[in-house]
Amino acid sequence: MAANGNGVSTTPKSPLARIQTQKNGGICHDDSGKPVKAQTIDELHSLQKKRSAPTTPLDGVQGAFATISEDERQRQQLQSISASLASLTRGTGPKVVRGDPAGKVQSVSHVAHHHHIEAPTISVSDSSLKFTHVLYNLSPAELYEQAIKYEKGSFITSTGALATLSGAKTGRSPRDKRVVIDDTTQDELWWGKGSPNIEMDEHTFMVNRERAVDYLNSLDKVFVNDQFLNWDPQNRIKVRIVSARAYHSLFMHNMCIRPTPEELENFGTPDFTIYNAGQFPCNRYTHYMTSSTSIDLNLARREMVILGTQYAGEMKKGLFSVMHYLMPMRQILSLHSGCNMGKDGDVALFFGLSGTGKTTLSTDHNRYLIGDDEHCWSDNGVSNIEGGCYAKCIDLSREKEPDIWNAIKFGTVLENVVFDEHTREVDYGDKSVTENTRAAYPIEYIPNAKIPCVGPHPKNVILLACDAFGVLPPVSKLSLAQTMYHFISGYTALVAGTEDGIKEPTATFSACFGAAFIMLHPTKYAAMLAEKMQKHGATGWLVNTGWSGGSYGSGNRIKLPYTRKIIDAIHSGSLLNATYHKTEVFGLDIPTEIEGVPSEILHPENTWADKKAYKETLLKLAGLFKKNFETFTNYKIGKDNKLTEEILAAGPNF
Ligand SMILES: Nc1ncnc2c1ncn2[C@@H]1O[C@H](COP(=O)(O)OP(=O)(O)O)[C@@H](O)[C@H]1O
Ligand SMILES: C=C(OP(=O)(O)O)C(=O)O
Ligand SMILES: [Ca+2]
Ligand SMILES: [Mn+2]
Repeated sequence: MAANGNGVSTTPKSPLARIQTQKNGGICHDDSGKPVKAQTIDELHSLQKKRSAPTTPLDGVQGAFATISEDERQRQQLQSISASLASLTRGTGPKVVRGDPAGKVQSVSHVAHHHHIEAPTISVSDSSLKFTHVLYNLSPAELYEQAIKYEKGSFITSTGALATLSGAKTGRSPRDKRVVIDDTTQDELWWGKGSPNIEMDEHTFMVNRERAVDYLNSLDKVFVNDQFLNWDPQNRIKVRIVSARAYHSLFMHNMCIRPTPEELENFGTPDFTIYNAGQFPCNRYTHYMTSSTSIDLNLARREMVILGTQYAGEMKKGLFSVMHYLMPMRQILSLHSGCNMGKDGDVALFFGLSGTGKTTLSTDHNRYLIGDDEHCWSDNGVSNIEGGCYAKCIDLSREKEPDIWNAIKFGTVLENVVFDEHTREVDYGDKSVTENTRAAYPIEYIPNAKIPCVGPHPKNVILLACDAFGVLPPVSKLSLAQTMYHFISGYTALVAGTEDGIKEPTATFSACFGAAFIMLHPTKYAAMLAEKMQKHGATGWLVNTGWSGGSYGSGNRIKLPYTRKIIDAIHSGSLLNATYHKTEVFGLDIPTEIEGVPSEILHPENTWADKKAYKETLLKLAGLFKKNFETFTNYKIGKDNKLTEEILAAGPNF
């Protein structure tokens, strides 16, 4: 027996003497209770996880409503996934099995092998011999584990968000978007100059589809998300996203509407499927392909294929394009806008191109958030298409945007941000990876989100423009014709590169504030907006969230607190009754006073030291507006010619 330094030997009864932590030898609250039940480490691990509760109570299910067993339902679900992943040249779907390949393979009854045709011998390939493991609607915690284990560049930040890298692409690739042209879409969609729809034929789509599906089937595992779009229950769309990365699965989990377990049981066949094989490039020898990236939309097949880009926003905005087709077919207007609602039920829409403030201004601590980016306006009011928000994080601060700041926690995907290697604290000012850093979080992470995300007809329609020329007023009240003119123009001007010295701002015109996503001619959406605004008495506003006191380089961006005061005055109705005067050239009605905003900034001319430069810049911008609008002069908007004429006259005059 070993002796201690004092030569006192331990008692022979137990191998080591019990250490007394209390002098009086009273009850010691240590783990002297029952030991764990497990005999081995494996057994201990098996105790750690218990099975998820079934959604349908198992007792009494044999009654009238019990249609199929749990096993049968899971078999059908896997068969549906196998059908989604079917190779169309070899005529079979892969053998799919639920669960992580690293874990235990679940029972054979969960294996599905979908046959479209009786397997001819030529269809045999190695991929038909293997299993594809399906990670189906995993929870955020499971997706974190998958990302951290298997995807380089995945880390947990100090606030619990999942930091990820989107790879070479850190933004969308609109020039690589293709839409299948067929007998129907040829007539229905907007093609040609200015249109985002670059054609591809059905055959080429199938080539890319097969490429994506073969890539996905070559993997050990794929992620499948079955979710919904649109909070309007009558116009809900079922979407399936098949992807190779936990990052993509978590992103869509956050961005689409999350089904309840009951809704998932009855999900059935999806209305639309995305095949995201973003890690794998497209083949440039393929007809219509001009780069190694391709985002292909086939409306007839209700499918989208992604090759050669891992930027997650591509999926969200791809589905938005689909909604821009499906919803107008049902007389519902799809909108690239944020949306919120006051305590009294007044709804506001915030239109604007990327970076103009839709997310920032719709996330308002004093109002209910309906959504930050994609909405529908039907005869019943507005509904959010999504179940999450996608905020820009560059220069994010707790003081200026507390609600977004606080939403960056466990479950949130943080794309392309830079953080301290030890503390994992994010440096939101760091643009080393990209300026387009983003956070994707479920909408309920915003404390005053309105769930379900629907609201009555809008009272205010706010058009946001980030005017880096600094000549548009901070706010103007618009007539209906002016609202349509600016809606069709879809103006913003940002400054491209901020690093290498002062650069000229470049004007961007993007019809309906979302030309990259619309499928029909812009005037179709504009006519619907005019009709709805007229019918429900909504007021249009133009808000410049860009420069004041000079163009980029000499002036400054309008302070966010001032823009918030302007927006407050729109919501409260006080701005409607203000005193107005008309500006020259653009003919905009601008208020003389707004509470909390210095009056001198309300007319941009006052803020420019060089009045001549102001006038020149104003005329320059007006010229760009005029030139851009030429494309639309031959189109009729709405049922009567009167509105069309008014709209044409509502632009700048000089
Ligand atoms: N006056 C302002 N109004 C709105 N946003 C501003 C203003 N000044 C600076 N910003 C910044 O501009 C960005 C607007 O981006 P975001 O709201 O994500 O745009 P969108 O949702 O339209 O793409 C945010 O980073 C915000 O902090
Ligand atoms: C996600 C996007 O939307 P927004 O910048 O309008 O928020 C995008 O344009 O890629
Ligand atoms: Ca049930
Ligand atoms: Mn946004």
